[in-house]
Amino acid sequence: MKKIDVFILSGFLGSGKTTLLGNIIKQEKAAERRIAVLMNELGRISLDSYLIEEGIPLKELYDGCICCTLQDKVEVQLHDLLADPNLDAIYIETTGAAHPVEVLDAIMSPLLADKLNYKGILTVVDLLRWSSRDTLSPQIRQLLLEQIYHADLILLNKTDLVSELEAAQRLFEIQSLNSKASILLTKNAEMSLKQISQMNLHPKEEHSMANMGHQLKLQTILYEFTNEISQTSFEDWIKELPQTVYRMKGFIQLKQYQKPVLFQYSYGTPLYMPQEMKLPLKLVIIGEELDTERIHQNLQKIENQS
Ligand SMILES: Nc1nc2c(ncn2[C@@H]2O[C@H](COP(=O)(O)OP(=O)(O)OP(=O)(O)O)[C@@H](O)[C@H]2O)c(=O)[nH]1
Repeated sequence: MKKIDVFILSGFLGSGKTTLLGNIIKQEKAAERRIAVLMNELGRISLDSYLIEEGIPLKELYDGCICCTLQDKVEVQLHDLLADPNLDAIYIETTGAAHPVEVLDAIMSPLLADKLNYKGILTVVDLLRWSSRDTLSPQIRQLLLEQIYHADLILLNKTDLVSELEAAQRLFEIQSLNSKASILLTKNAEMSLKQISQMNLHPKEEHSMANMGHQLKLQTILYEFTNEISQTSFEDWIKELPQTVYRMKGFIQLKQYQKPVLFQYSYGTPLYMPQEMKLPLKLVIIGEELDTERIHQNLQKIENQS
């Protein structure tokens, strides 16, 4: 089955995400790729009309953040977009207040995970804002850092507003925060699609870099169960998981239940919610430095024990 590429555009309020999206759309159209856009705005009702004029399927989520209040709606919107058989990619523009891990968590629905090919996070940083970050609250500063830390490609935007020397200094600073991301200095978020496609070319190198203490990109793993499982064995497995597993969610069939339960996990706490209908038994795991093979083997073992 054809999988649809998914990109997340992150970055603080006003950094240039919409400008970047406009550039990407033009280039994707020129490359004759069919793309769709999911836009999330905090409370804003306006939208960039050129997106519609160019015939790009667009879904909007307003007045809340994908990563919290709008989680349920994201799945429906993505499901609608995926109904287009000719679609090649979906770009998700997040609100400036969104944490990249939370956004990835929201879009990786167990029902859609096998249809989506998560490609990575593009973070736009406003050079002026970054230079004056000491004036921001500690929470906002932390958010800026998280958006940089989890990025696969970083655009240091608005080079026209700082000197060349300052831009070079900021580049150096940000590179030291995230050494595996490609970093571009941009004006009006100008970049080429080639630069985006290159950001994911080196998964093996990333792995070996991990051993040297460098940051890794967020990964998603999809596991499909064929059997019911014992809750005790499952929870024993959870206890052994590395701390770099940030989120898990999916439908699992526990022995003592007749129907699947929705399983949710974050910060070490498993939650089970019984479901009314039969659902595909798929589990999505989101984290960093994940050993996919080992996770698959261990889950298989739990299934075989049951
Ligand atoms: N001077 C300058 N302005 C820029 C540049 N890139 C974008 N802008 C402007 O910055 C403002 C914000 O850009 P947007 O692309 O809307 O930023 P955004 O991140 O989508 O903003 P939110 O949706 O509010 O989070 C707009 O007025 C842009 O025209 C740049 O490189 N230099």
